[in-house]
Amino acid sequence: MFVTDLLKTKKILVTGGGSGLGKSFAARLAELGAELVICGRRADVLETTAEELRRASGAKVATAICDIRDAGAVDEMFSRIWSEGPLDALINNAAGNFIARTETLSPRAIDAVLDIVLHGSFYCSVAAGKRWIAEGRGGSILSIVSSAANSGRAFTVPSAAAKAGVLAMMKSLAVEWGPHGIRTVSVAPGLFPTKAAWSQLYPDGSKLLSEEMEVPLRRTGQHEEIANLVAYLLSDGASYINGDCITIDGGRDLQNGGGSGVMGLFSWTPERWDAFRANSRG
Ligand SMILES: CCCCCCCCCCC/C=C/C(=O)SCCNC(=O)CCNC(=O)[C@H](O)C(C)(C)COP(=O)(O)OP(=O)(O)OC[C@H]1O[C@@H](n2cnc3c(N)ncnc32)[C@H](O)[C@@H]1OP(=O)(O)O
Ligand SMILES: NC(=O)C1=CN([C@@H]2O[C@H](COP(=O)(O)OP(=O)(O)OC[C@H]3O[C@@H](n4cnc5c(N)ncnc54)[C@H](OP(=O)(O)O)[C@@H]3O)[C@@H](O)[C@H]2O)C=CC1
Repeated sequence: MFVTDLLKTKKILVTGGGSGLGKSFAARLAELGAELVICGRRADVLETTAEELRRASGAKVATAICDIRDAGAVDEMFSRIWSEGPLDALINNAAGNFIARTETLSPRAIDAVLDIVLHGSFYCSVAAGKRWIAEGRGGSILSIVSSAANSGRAFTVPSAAAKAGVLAMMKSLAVEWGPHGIRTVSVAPGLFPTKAAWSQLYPDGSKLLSEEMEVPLRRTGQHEEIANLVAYLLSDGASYINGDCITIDGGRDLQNGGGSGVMGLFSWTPERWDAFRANSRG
């Protein structure tokens, strides 16, 4: 689909690049010639992925253990990365999310999601942007949001609120940092199966419709489909796209709006919620 050296001169940081969609983005960007840094909290996951990517593509892939909720740790990570040469692009992909009745959330549960999604993406964006501005060089920031950023979403309210904040940040920075040659672009994925998203969001019995029936194209997305979009948006071919959010969901959002996908959860008993909580990550 693309020339094989589409991203040859680009050095890109993928937050949460060790697993899930972030790993698939990293794999496609590496195939297209990019140099990568992948970050996350789990060293073993990062190292295994980095080795896999190096073997498959021959690309240079570095790892950074970093909890992006920690602003100091984020700035240190960027200083370490910059000491080996500046980034050309940042992908804000790392996220946390789980279904819960909002009235039962503890402050720590709310913060866990807001801190990863909103604060983490903000810290990384500022860490990249201030360096690009100081050096008088351009760069690109791509954030993975969700359609809930526009519509809201019942039972994943901290995530919806945080993604809305990220989207507002991206649109604002498009204007403020555009004159510095810094582009921002957001991607709102529909259903792209990953182990973590499915265990946190779609436990058995949570849905009235099958995933496929939620989507006009009657299938979930394939990782390579969204990875190709991300590659294009970070390429020089997309150099005039700034501040927009591209939805890639097979038409799901048009069919479901912000609500019908969660209807099954309204009939859950408190015991059912307790059983979910007992088995979910965290
Ligand atoms: C019908 C289905 C619904 C459809 C919804 C469709 C939505 C589609 C759009 C989705 C958009 C976004 C998708 C995603 O982001 S998917 C990515 C999911 N991936 C992950 O979540 C991986 C990373 N997650 C984590 O690390 C953890 O889950 C967590 C976010 C909780 C952070 O981990 P951490 O170790 O820092 O946190 P703790 O374990 O210390 O917990 C902190 C507090 O949070 C409370 N908690 C944790 N899990 C739950 C839960 N399931 N329910 C309620 N509360 C929870 C935990 O108890 C801590 O609070 P307290 O100390 O007060 O007990
Ligand atoms: N999959 C889907 O259908 C959809 C996904 N999305 C969005 O796509 C993106 C990827 O989702 P998906 O791949 O499913 O999620 P995963 O949970 O599979 O991946 C999340 C990644 O983020 C990392 N991460 C989480 N918390 C932190 C943290 N505090 N600091 C650093 N890294 C962290 C995790 O690594 P570690 O745990 O090692 O830190 C993991 O590698 C997210 O932004 C999500 O909101 C949006 C809509 C739908």
